[in-house]
Amino acid sequence: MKVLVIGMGYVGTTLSLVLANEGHQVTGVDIDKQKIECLKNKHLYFYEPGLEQLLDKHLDNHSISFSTDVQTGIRDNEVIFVCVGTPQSEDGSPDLRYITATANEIGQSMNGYKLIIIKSTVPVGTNEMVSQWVEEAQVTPYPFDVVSNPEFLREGSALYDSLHPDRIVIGSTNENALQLVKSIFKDLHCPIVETTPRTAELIKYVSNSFLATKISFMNEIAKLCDSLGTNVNDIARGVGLDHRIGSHFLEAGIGYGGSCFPKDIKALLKTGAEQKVPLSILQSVENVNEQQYMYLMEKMLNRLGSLTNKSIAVFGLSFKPNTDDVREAPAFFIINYLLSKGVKINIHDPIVQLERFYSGYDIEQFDTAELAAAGTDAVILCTDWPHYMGVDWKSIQTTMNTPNLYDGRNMLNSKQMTDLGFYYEGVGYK
Ligand SMILES: NC(=O)C1=CN([C@@H]2O[C@H](COP(=O)(O)OP(=O)(O)OC[C@H]3O[C@@H](n4cnc5c(N)ncnc54)[C@H](O)[C@@H]3O)[C@@H](O)[C@H]2O)C=CC1
Ligand SMILES: O=C(O)[C@H]1O[C@H](OP(=O)(O)OP(=O)(O)OC[C@H]2O[C@@H](n3ccc(=O)[nH]c3=O)[C@H](O)[C@@H]2O)[C@H](O)[C@@H](O)[C@@H]1O
Repeated sequence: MKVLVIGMGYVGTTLSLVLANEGHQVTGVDIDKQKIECLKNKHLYFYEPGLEQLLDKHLDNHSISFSTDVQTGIRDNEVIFVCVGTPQSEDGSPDLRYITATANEIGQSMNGYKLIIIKSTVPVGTNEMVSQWVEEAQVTPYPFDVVSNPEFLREGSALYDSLHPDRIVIGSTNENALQLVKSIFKDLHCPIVETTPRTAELIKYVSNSFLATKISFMNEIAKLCDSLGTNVNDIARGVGLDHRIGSHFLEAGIGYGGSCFPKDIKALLKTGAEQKVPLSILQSVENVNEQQYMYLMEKMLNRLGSLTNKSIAVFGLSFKPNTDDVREAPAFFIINYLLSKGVKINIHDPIVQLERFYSGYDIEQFDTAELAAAGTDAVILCTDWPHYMGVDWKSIQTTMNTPNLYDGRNMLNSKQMTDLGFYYEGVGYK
């Protein structure tokens, strides 16, 4: 099938490559010339395991092409996936300007029936608004359908998640449109939830909110563990083996970041407020998360006394491993806090380059974790990159000024680290 994907971000690029891999003829469009140039030249402009190989393969076999010409893309394709961004606006609600612009563009450029599939995460009722916007922009009243098909992939495992989804959610008011969307994904074997667009839209927000709830709940329990002298990692294992609970998203630490959890939780809270339905659990989830990095900072302050003239190494910048995405990454909240206290900061990340973010501050990036830690008073591990399991902790311990290790992801073996001579603290884990 011929398919157009609008928006070549993390979601749109991944979807385009997966659809090409499933045998569809895909055109990916974006208004960002630089991104399109990169993709045309077989360069994935963001870090995501496995995608560059697919890009190479499908450009070579001509099953995918990229363009900035959105209008021609719309005219040439009956099936259109919308994957544009829906960032947070100042009042916490999603900024729908890119969705509106896309709907206008589709309305103005369409030359026959179009199936418009909304992948972007949008508040309840947006699919209905898209129908209205398309209709208002139409020059000739061609028929079209708008179907909600939210995306559930995670960054860092986007390809795997797209090829092995737990479910596909399709919200449609039209049976033919529903069947057409199902046929596009026929080779992905998983349950399909057929529902209304409004319900599909809400499923997306509730999924992210529930996952975030698990994390914040465990982050609160981690504090209790510190107070009781128990181990939150063991608690997570003991609790998670009950499959009514499930073992995923029980990892305590410095809190969740990323482009989606923080913004989607805010968006659902906003929806609750608009509907006058207080979402008090979700509000607590957000409150816990916003304070979580400071919990580790307070532990460090208790030990170091003052941060004046201290030098601290921060390991990991991205909001999670296997991605270079730093949107809402807890590492940056920590860095900003340390900078406000006048700390000299040494950075290491296996992928992310700091030059993109700071200049004029006492902050320096090093090529290895070992170099970054030398001479510092503490190391703070902010991202659980597997890389940090393999660094030379023994040598790091000997070259630090004072070997204090704060593991914001509870990923290292506390006994091994203590045996090496570190003062080690995690979150609910020592
Ligand atoms: N990043 C993720 O892991 C996931 C994101 N989502 C949702 O998917 C949506 C997209 O997210 P990302 O891919 O991360 O966003 P992104 O910000 O990486 O990419 C969005 C792209 O859309 C392009 N764009 C904006 N307006 C356009 C227009 N009028 N025509 C053509 N292109 C246009 C932008 O230039 C940008 O390249 C959001 O609603 C997000 O909440 C859902 C699941 C996972
Ligand atoms: O809507 C989205 O954009 C996506 O948001 C999340 O995916 P993502 O943000 O890429 O990454 P996650 O693996 O969910 O991690 C989010 C944050 O939670 C943190 N986390 C995760 C799990 C855990 O147990 N503890 C924990 O602190 C991670 O370190 C990270 O900062 C969801 O997992 C996806 O299903 C969803 O599609």
